Amino acid sequence: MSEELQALASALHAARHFEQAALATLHPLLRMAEQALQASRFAGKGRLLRGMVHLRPAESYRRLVALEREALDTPAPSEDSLLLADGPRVSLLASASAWRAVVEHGCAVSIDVGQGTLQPHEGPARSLSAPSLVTAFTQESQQRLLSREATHVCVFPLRVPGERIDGMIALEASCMAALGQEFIWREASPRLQLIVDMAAPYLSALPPRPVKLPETDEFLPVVGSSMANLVGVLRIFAQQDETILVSGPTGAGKSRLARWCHERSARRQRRFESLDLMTVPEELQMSELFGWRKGAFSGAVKDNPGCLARAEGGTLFIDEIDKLSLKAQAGLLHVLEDRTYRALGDAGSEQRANVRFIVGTNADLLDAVRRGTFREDLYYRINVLPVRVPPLDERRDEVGPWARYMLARHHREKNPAGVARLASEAEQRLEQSPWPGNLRQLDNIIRRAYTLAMVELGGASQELELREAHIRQALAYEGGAQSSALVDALSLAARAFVLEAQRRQAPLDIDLAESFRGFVLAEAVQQVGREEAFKLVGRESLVRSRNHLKALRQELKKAEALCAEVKQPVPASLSKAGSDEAS
Ligand SMILES: Nc1ncnc2c1ncn2[C@@H]1O[C@H](COP(=O)(O)OP(=O)(O)OP(=O)(O)O)[C@@H](O)[C@H]1O
Repeated sequence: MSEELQALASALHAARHFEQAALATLHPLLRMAEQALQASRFAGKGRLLRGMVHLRPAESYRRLVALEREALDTPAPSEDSLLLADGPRVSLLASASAWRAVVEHGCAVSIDVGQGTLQPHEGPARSLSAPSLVTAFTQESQQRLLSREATHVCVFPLRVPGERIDGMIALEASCMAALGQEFIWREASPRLQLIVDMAAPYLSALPPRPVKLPETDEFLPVVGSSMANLVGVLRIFAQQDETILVSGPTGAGKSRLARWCHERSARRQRRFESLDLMTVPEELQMSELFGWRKGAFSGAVKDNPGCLARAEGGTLFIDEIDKLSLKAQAGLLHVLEDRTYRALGDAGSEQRANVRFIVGTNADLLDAVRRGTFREDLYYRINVLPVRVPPLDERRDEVGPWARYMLARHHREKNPAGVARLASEAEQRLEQSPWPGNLRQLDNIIRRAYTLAMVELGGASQELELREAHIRQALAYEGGAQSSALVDALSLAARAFVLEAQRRQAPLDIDLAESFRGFVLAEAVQQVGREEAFKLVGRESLVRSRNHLKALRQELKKAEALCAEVKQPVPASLSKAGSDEAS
């Protein structure tokens, strides 16, 4: 083993953090590539620029660090020489094209930036202008690399034993004299790949250097230790213009993170537009995205800008991207590739789209590609900067701070000058509870517990404390059918009934039990339909005698009478249960 490799082996062995291993790897890689350049016919005509480690296991960026060539001139480059996050000189750049090529070919790939071509190193050398390779490298990637003087890039897969590719290492060089010609990469790559292969298990497995928790703000009010690294990566991504793909379970905070990225980008003065595809029927997706011209379809009585036009100059967040129809997928792909689009019914020229895209999903997009419901080319087009937001259960240290933040925010809405406290036992209870619904569920629990505390206090109050009992009751309702939840809910309803009677200073002349039956039936109709609802409440005989519809109308009337008496709107569940659509 050469001296260099021996030194690398012991540095990797001694490394305790990912950053130490990254530095130990990039250092000899850049040195060796430089020696190869000096020994080539391009000696004196080009230079090495930087090396970069992209760690993105399971299609989600974990870390991205770079080392500039100049750092090698300092006597002992330390971890501080690594570029880790956003700064005045952001030299960290992701490349979807390079990633796709490395994954597809499973070997090193060299890029001639001027020509816009990609070449896998294994297999026969192909003509640099072979069409499949030309199209694999996008014009945007080309421009971005050229803007940082890179003319030749070599990308090595970070292969861990078992052939999994957990990331890549990119080396960038500047050599105008070699444009369109075979550069040093193919010849040097076996030696360089050896270094990468030695380092791969360490880079994949070592934990990150402990980071100071990032400062929080109104869009990201809580960041725990497991989110800190993700936020570091997102901080870099926010400043770039490429598409971010945020995946993660529902309610984990993807939309808010998208908004946070917008606020940290150069586009923050322009609009942040959001389109949730869950709420848009497939046939309207194209018009929602691209807008329409008057007369484009019956009912299009005037021009209407779509989300793209509204987000012009700013950011468009498309949530639940997996719900996009195949037709709209083709439309979106065109915008992403050409940055142009046409509104429905527009016969004129295409409009340019200056929009930064962030897309969200809680689905497995690769699986959707395999099933043929999501285009592979679109998948690679949006999978440029992928990040995965972990579920709240993997961010236990955030539960308490989020709960306190949500409580304070909720109380402020009602009492701008008030103070709300979360008792420490209440916080412990929250920390011990599972959160399958993530932040959304936590927010709901806090709201519910807050209402319970308010009812107990007899109405709005400047000062309020959420105690463990409030949280316990609020959590109990989540169980739905739990009998303790039923008893708690009935006690709460009873308390509310008494409070209302006291507030009116006049009798509340209503039979609560009768009204309650209406509410129960309405809920049951919603859940299981009319006939089953009567069976559920033990009144199957009414169904058999075909009198159940009449009985339902009467029960619903009594529930509506209660709403009228306390001057509240009739809840949707009541009106729906009585409408013709309910079966
Ligand atoms: N920064 C934040 N400030 C306040 N509340 C937040 C924040 N982030 C998340 N939440 C709470 O969590 C809920 C879910 O957040 P968000 O809508 O961002 O999640 P999501 O992952 O996009 O969910 P879905 O996949 O269902 O769209 C919000 O409605 C809010 O109650």
